[in-house]
Amino acid sequence: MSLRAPYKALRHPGLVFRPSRRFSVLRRDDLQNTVIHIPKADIYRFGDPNFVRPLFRDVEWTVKEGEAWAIVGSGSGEKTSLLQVLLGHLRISPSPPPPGGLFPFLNSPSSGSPRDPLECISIVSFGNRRRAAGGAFYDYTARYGAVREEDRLTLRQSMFPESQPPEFGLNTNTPENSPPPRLSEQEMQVFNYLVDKMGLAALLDLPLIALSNGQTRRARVIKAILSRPELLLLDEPLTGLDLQNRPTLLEILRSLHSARSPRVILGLRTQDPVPEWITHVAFVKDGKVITGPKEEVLSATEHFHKPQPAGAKISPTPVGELVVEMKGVGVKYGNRTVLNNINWEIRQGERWHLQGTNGSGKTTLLSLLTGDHPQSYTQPHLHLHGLPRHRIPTPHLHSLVGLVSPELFDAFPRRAGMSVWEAVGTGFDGGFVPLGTHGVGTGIMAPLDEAGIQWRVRRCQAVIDALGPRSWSNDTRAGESAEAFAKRAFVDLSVGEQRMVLLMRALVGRPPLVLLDEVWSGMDEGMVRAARRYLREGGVGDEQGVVVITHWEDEVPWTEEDGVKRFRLDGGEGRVQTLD
Ligand SMILES: Nc1ncnc2c1ncn2[C@@H]1O[C@H](COP(=O)(O)OP(=O)(O)OP(=O)(O)O)[C@@H](O)[C@H]1O
Repeated sequence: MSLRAPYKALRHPGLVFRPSRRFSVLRRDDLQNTVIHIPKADIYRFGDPNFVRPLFRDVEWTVKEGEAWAIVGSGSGEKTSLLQVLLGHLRISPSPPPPGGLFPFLNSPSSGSPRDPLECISIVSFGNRRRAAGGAFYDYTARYGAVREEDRLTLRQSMFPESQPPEFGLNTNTPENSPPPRLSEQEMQVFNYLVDKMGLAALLDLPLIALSNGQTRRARVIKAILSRPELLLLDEPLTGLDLQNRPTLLEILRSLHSARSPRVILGLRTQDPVPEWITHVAFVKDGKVITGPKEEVLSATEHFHKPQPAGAKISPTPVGELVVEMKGVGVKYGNRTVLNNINWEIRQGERWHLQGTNGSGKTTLLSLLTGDHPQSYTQPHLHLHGLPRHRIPTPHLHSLVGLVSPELFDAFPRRAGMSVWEAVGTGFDGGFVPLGTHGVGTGIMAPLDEAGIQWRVRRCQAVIDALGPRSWSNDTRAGESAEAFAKRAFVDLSVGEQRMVLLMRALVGRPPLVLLDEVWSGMDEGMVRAARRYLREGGVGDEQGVVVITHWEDEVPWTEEDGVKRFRLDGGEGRVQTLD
């Protein structure tokens, strides 16, 4: 797409910004009807002076009571940055004038004394849960084994930390011997209603760590609602949710919003559908924020959210040797059966879409293939790469699998100083610590010879070239060069960029098995397009088998015509889906 076309949209007559720098001051009686008020301002990082380029220029944004807003933009940063403005993490210049400030409704005389935005505004964001902050690798595989003492906290306990006895270590303000506060009847009613509607009632006494990705996301939304904010911001709330749960969550959010208890603002990616109850959109692109009624803004920016074509026609890959062979495979926790009698074969060249609702066992099944699940040793017949699982040491197995998953994303160490190159290079040996003089590992079963090192260096360069910023930027000449990107610190990248790097890490060693679990979440549309194109057009070869997990059919890089196969988990059972 040429750069000009989208910018024409930004000059839509109804949306053009007036050049005046004068801004409106709200009257006292407007305060209570105005939720957000940015009369006209530029947005900067704290510490940046006004002469540097702002993150957003000429933002004019007013949210009135009764309007339902979504912020739509790229997952790689801008949408999330606008949400950060509301959390006070970025500087607004000039700052919204008194008496209303940024949140006039919190300063309205009719609602008593001014309230602190920090206490009234909550965000649920699924970017990075910061478990790996500080540089350490967080062992996400703990969820598959015996639950450790520090992971004992159950879903129920996590919802009301203040009501738990001190042995859970949560209520540090409660003296050891005082009883925990009682929950009000109303709190209990809201809690019961929400866990029931969101399908979590049967999971309340499970350790939090045992919940699936979609279950965890729903739990985090409920927890945020229970904290009773005045304004709740949800960044990409639908990502990772299955088809059944999406309308339920949206309906809950709609009814909460219309009761202003709390008011809700959604953050959506350009490729996400905008719920029908949303009335207004703030569209964020290239440092500009276009605000207005939904239809006007979406039609003026439609170039950005057209469905993506599948890509050029490709011939189905020839099918080769068995990579995975499962017969009668199952996983149980006590008397809870998650997988039962699974029979599945994955061959070289095959492209699989693993399907199933939240909690149906998809990630658990993948953890058998990576050898991370302790029950992978005790299966009646689980052959990986031609050998029974117990005959392959786990570190060797890790080097034979390229994995991207939400758990790995959370756990990957954000170590100060680890460069993009080094993060990608850890993929060869499947570890998490950069090793070797060139940052491409040292080999697992035998030390690498010089030819092996050089091959790895070339592969690292090739994937960073193919999936680096120029592959996803609108203007391929303006994007950062692969060389410069390779030197950036992994920890400083946006969520979308980190996800691209972890995809590069999974593909760099051309492992026989590639497992892509919710790989697109947090990526913006350009990144998704670049990654899909790369995967379809040679990024994985005939000698590799690939399994993709996503709840959005159109996110699978291969279509029926390309020969994609489907394996569906339902009620613990698994079966190959025949294409209709
Ligand atoms: N230690 C455990 N004890 C009991 N149940 C567990 C334990 N660990 C996981 N589970 C359950 O196993 C089920 C499967 O989880 P899994 O993460 O594999 O689901 P999933 O299909 O990947 O879901 P999602 O689409 O939400 O990612 C979930 O219902 C989860 O609660």
